[in-house]
Amino acid sequence: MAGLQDAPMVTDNITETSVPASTPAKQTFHVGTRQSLLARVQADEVVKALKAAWPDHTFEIHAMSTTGDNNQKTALHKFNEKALWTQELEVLLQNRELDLIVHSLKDMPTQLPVDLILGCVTKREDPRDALVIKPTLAGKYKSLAELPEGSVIGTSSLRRTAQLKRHYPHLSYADVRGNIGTRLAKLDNPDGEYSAIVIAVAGLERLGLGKRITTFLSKNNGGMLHAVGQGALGIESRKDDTRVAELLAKIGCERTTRAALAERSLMRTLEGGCSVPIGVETEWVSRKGILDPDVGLGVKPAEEYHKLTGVAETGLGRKTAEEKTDDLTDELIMRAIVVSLDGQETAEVETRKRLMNQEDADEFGWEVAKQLVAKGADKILKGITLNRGIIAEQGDA
Ligand SMILES: NCc1[nH]cc(CCC(=O)O)c1CC(=O)O
Repeated sequence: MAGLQDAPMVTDNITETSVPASTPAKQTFHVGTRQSLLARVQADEVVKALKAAWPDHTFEIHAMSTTGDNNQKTALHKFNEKALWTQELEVLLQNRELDLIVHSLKDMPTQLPVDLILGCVTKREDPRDALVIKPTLAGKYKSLAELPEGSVIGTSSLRRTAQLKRHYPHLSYADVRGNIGTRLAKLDNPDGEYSAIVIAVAGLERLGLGKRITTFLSKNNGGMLHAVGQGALGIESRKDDTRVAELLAKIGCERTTRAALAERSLMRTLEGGCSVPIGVETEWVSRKGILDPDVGLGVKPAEEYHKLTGVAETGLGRKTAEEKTDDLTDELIMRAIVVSLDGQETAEVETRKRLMNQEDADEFGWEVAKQLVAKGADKILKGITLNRGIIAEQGDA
C-alpha cells in the first residue's frame, strides 16, 4: 500500500557532489541515451549546451535500445518494473562506459541506484499534454467536448485516461503505444480506431511537430494535470564523478530543478513501493502576483506578460523567460491530483511556497503529499494497489 513516509526521502541527491576547482582541458565524455528519435534530439540538445559551456571538451553520444523499446506490445502499466527505460543505460554508467545519461525526466524512476544521482535538470519545455485530433476530423472538431459519443481517444497512461474519464465520460479510451511518430501514424491511419490522441506537448515540440497540436490541455482546459517531470530533461551521473558535476553545473536551470524536485518528492512520498496515477502542475509566481511564464500554463494573458517583461513570445502563446530562470525569490505553486482509475474519486490540492534551496523543494513535495493524503488520497491509492505494475507514464518516445 502506498504509505506516507515520516520524512522526505531525498534520493535525487542533486546537491551532494562537491565541485572541484578545475577539470583538465580536452577530455572526451560519453553521453548515453535511448535510440528513439526524440531521445537523440534531446541528447543533441544537451550536448549542444555542454559544448557551448565547455568548448575544449568532446562529447560522444551513444544511443541504445532498452527493455521498454524492445517490447512494443505490452501495455505499459502491465510491466512490473519501473526502470524499463533506464536500466541498461544505468549499468553502462556504473561501469564507466558512459559518463552521463540524458533522460526525459518523467521516465526516470524517483528512486535511483545508490551510486547514481540526478546530476542536473535543464530548462523545461512546455510540460502540458496536447490533444491531437485525427486530420480527417480536425476540421470539424476542436476539443474533447465536441467529439461525438463513443469516439476513441488514445492515451498511453492511466493518469491521462483517469482524468479524461472524469471530465469526458461520453468518450472511449484505448491504449496507444509507440514512439511519437508511431502514435501519430496510428492516429492518421484512415482505417485506425483513434479519433484523437493525448500526447506530451514537449515531445511534439522537440520533433518540430507542434503544428499537430489541436489544443493544449491543463487543469483549466480539460481538467488534465501533467505527469511528474514532464517536459524536462534529467541528466543522470555517478555520485562520485566530480568532473561531470562540474560540467553539469553550467547547464542546469535552477527553477526547473526546484519544481522538478518538488514534483518528484511528491510522487516518491505517495508511491511507497506501488504506483500512483498522479497529475501535477507547478508554476512560479512572483509575490507581486504576476505569474512567471517559465512554466506558463496560461494563467495571465500573453499581452500582459509582454508589457511586464518585454520578453518575446513563443509559438505556443507562452513567453520565453531566459532572464527570469534564476530569479529564485518567487514562490512555487503546486497543483496536484490523485485520481481513481475510473475518474470517479479524486484528492486535489493547490498550495504555494517560497523555496530557499533544493531541500525546501523536496520538503514542499512531501508536504503536498501529506495534504493529499489528508484529503483521501490514501483511500484512492488503496483501491489501486491491487492493480500491480507501473502506472504507465514512463516510456515510449
Ligand atoms: N511517456 C513517454 C514520454 N516520455 C517523454 C515524453 C516526451 C515528453 C517529455 O519529455 O516529458 C513522452 C511522450 C508522452 O508522454 O506523450
